[in-house]
Amino acid sequence: MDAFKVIGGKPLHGEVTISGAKNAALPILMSALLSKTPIVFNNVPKLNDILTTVKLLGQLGAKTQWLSEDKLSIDASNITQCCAPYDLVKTMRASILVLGPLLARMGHAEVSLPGGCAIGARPVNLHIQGLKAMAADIDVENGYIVARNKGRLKGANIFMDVVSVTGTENLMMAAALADGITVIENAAREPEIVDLANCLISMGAKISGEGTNTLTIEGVSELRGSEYSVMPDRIETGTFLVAAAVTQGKVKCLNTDASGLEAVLSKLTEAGADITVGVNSSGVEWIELSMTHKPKAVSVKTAPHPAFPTDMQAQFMTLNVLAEGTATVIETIFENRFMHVPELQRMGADIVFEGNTAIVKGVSSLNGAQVMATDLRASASLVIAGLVAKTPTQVDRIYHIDRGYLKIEDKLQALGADITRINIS
Ligand SMILES: CC(=O)N[C@H]1[C@@H](OP(=O)(O)OP(=O)(O)OC[C@H]2O[C@@H](n3ccc(=O)[nH]c3=O)[C@H](O)[C@@H]2O)O[C@H](CO)[C@@H](O)[C@@H]1O
Ligand SMILES: C=C(OP(=O)(O)O)C(=O)O
Repeated sequence: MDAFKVIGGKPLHGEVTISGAKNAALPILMSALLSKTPIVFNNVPKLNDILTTVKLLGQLGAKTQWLSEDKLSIDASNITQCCAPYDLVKTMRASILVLGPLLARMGHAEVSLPGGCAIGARPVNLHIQGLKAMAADIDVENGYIVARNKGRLKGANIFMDVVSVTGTENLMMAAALADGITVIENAAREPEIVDLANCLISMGAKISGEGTNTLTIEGVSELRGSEYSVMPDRIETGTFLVAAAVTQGKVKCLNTDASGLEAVLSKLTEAGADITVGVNSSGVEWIELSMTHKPKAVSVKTAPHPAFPTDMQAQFMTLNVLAEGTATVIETIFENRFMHVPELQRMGADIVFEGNTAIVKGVSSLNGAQVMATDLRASASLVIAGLVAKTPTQVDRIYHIDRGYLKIEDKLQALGADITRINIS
């Protein structure tokens, strides 16, 4: 098993190229199941969740081929299986995203129930209810969602009780091939939803309202292959910006997009960072952050987009741990997304809880420790803490970070960080 050894004390300086967004690439690659002709995807981050997706699509009968480091072609003309097995779903919850496309294209899907994970129970009832409203027959058998429908799914009016990102994506993909019009109300508005909608539209889907809370999808009888580029990863961008702020450095994130990051950039500005956004000669955005003093404490409350993203909560926890003053960090999306807190406390953080609110009092410094990553963004928060700790830090179980950050140690090393991957098994 791999771990990171981090020796803190070096402010980050330089440029880092942001990869394609994991959370956009996952549904977008799954959308290839809707097309009988091949699709080419650009800006695909070759990280572990993407490799799991490629394996899953391969098991279903799709032919996948890396045309270059970030260019992937998927030919799903011949689907031979309709089952996402437990072995893959347990390593990647986003496997649930095959449910809508398989059902719409093949009339049959069997997907292992994902179960809970380190951040919360994470049920998929809204995915199931939405597909049932589209006339699918769905049962849960032996831990699997078994879904069937005769002929095409039927367009329906669907109200989602809770805003769900992958729920909205699954239903949007299913509706793209359904018979009639589907209206999804209280839909998620995350930029990754808009990216998926744009990809589907490039394949011939008829979708409007993406980026608002009402999505309208007029089903078509078939979708065709296209070439599509995945959006830049806003959470990877935010993570590097926080790392720059906490180490009091200056970092320019290249190949990124500031739209979609408003809540994060505004909190970093409130913390005292200087942020500049610009466009390179090819029209691609960059974001530069410079921090010349200790960050000021900033309170954050997570909520669905456009509010502050839960996927940046752990990183801001670390920022507040070392900030001037006291902040509250409120998590409203996932009931258990505070597993990084005990590890930060072991490094000297002053954090107490009142329900889903963490009260964080800034301390002057952290000590390094052997800490355990429990989920993807928790891992990032511990690495950032290690970058400023006074003694070495070892972050264990970094398979979590490898799910969602491409070559994070190489990117941090290029910015001057002292971080090494070590094998401890
Ligand atoms: C691959 C991907 O894109 N993952 C993101 C996605 O996860 P994911 O799509 O799994 O998260 P959801 O948006 O579905 O979850 C939001 C809330 O809705 C609840 N819920 C969800 C579905 C359902 O059927 N019933 C239900 O009650 C969840 O338990 C949670 O409390 O959005 C989360 C919230 O922005 C992010 O943290 C994840 O990084
Ligand atoms: C929680 C996350 O991912 P997933 O939904 O794949 O667990 C994340 O990207 O922070």
